[in-house]
Amino acid sequence: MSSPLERARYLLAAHTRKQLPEDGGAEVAFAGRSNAGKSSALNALCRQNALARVSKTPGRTQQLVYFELPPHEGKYLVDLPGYGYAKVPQDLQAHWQAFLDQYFHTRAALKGLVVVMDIRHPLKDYDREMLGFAVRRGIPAHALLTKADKLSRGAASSAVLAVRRELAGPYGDTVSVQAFSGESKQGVEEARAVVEGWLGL
Ligand SMILES: Nc1nc2c(ncn2[C@@H]2O[C@H](COP(=O)(O)OP(=O)(O)OP(=O)(O)O)[C@@H](O)[C@H]2O)c(=O)[nH]1
Ligand SMILES: [Mg+2]
Repeated sequence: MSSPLERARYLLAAHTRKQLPEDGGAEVAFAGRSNAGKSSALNALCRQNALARVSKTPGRTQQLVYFELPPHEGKYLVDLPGYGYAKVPQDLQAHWQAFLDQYFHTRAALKGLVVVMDIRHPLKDYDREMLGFAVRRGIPAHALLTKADKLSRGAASSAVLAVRRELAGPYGDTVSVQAFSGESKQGVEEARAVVEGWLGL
């Protein structure tokens, strides 16, 4: 059976709050450091190669990019701009910070947060901040440790266990963790189940 996520299609890219869809539905956002592999993860989950734009250059995704899931009105996947990208001009960074802060703190439709991290460099400061923010707001979070194809199976399993152990202290079991690869498609089914569950699909 195919996943409802495979029907995803581009809806809009928002630079400001006014451009966001009405805050009445259900959405799952993909956050993570610049270049971590957010857009690639989205594409893998939706089984489409060119849905979200992927780039070797960090800072590719510069808006909140919304994908709709027809025929499910008001249900969205959201590709967020990456954090930690220093080459963005300072005034633009400040704008983003404010816009994203407000989004995270007020968006009622936000039903789950996927924090995408390179499995070789997980849990940087901003990643922890994102997870902490979600847990404080009572929004479930899922740590997607991507680029697992860059490690052996054994090393990838160890990395997952280490992250689980580290998060269990501050967050109990409110944050789930898995290995993933947009390249080999490892972990796609597991991640889909999480996202579909949050969206009630
Ligand atoms: N080997 C491997 N490379 C990956 C994987 N996921 C992403 N990449 C590569 O990592 C780079 C960045 O991927 P993106 O998906 O554009 O990353 P992003 O997090 O959306 O980046 P920004 O939009 O700039 O924040 C690209 O060169 C991808 O091909 C993966 O699972 N395995
Ligand atoms: Mg991107």
